[in-house]
Amino acid sequence: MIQQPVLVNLAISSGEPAGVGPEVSFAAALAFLQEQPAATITLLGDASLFPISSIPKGLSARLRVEPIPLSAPVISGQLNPTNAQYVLDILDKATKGCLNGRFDAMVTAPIQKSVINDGVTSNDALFTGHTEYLAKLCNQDHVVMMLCATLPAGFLGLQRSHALRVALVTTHLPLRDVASALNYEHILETIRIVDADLRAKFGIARPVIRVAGLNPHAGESGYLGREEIDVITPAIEAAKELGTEVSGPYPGDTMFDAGCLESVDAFIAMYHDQGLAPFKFVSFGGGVNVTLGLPIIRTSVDHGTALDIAGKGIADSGSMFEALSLAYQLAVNSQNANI
Ligand SMILES: NC(=O)c1ccc[n+]([C@@H]2O[C@H](COP(=O)([O-])OP(=O)(O)OC[C@H]3O[C@@H](n4cnc5c(N)ncnc54)[C@H](O)[C@@H]3O)[C@@H](O)[C@H]2O)c1
Ligand SMILES: N[C@H](C(=O)O)[C@H](O)COP(=O)(O)O
Repeated sequence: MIQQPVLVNLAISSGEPAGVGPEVSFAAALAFLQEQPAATITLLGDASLFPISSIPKGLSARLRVEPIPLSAPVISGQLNPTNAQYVLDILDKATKGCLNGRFDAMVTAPIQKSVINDGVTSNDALFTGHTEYLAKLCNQDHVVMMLCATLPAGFLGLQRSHALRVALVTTHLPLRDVASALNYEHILETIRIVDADLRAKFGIARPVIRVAGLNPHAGESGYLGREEIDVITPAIEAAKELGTEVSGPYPGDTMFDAGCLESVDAFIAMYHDQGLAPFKFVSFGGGVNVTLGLPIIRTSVDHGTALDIAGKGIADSGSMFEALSLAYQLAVNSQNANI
């Protein structure tokens, strides 16, 4: 029997209105819907930010702008804290729509964390990013940020195209706080979530995972730091006992070994730039950020608000296109798993 393609309803939160979010969202939505007939997109944001009249007739039934009003007019490239709550309102609506089944997945355009902290004063919790905010909205204690890209055949000697995935133990916190945020339970839970979601959501039967150390040369047997001995190795060993194919801790400077790329499904880094600097160096503009451990599907672009080029019509919408594609694929996988 031929399986009918499932219809997937995606929501895009268009992000910081003064950044490139609205333009890459609109451009990528049009391109994606042209390629994928079994999808609809609801674009959340102020209607003035999108050239709605340019939507081709053939796509108008599948691309809908759901207006959420700005608090103040927007000048491209200029942040305005008055619109901070607007950005959160969009995220709240997209998340709620995913939780109640109206949307199958949400795809987020970039936000400027600083202006949300500048503008939203009623909530005294620091706003550090989508990942942490969505965890709170979805009542999850632990979620994992993972960035994914497809490296093409021939790149770095790859025989065939291969997925590069980099997950993080800690996300948005000052570097000086990283070491004290690392503990056995947190590292073990990160490995567990990466393993579980790669199996359940990405369809990888037995994920192979590499874990970095924290210190130079993975601590040099304790002479350059003890986190590897005290918490990272014990967590890796415990994960192995739970059936995960995981190894490490590897020195951060050599964990991303081109020779092992084809045999590794995910690399786990201890902190943001340890993992994302090598990731973005090889894939910036085509990567996707996905939050693991959430009860909903959420993907995002790999770039920021790019205030320097916002509104000039030169922003690359490739990462948003890839984020839509991955959200679609994860939603299809989830629908198939529930049949
Ligand atoms: N998903 C997200 O919400 C997300 C992701 C990363 C950064 N950010 C936020 O974005 C803000 C700015 O961050 P940043 O300056 O470190 O990084 P950035 O990605 O905004 O900019 C880095 C450089 O890349 C260029 N660039 C970025 N996106 C581009 C695109 N689509 N097309 C062409 N060029 C592009 C910019 O012009 C700039 O030169 C920060 O507040 C950061 O927290 C948000
Ligand atoms: N750490 C992400 C990156 O560098 O691409 C970015 O800040 C977005 O994070 P959230 O998805 O948590 O907003």
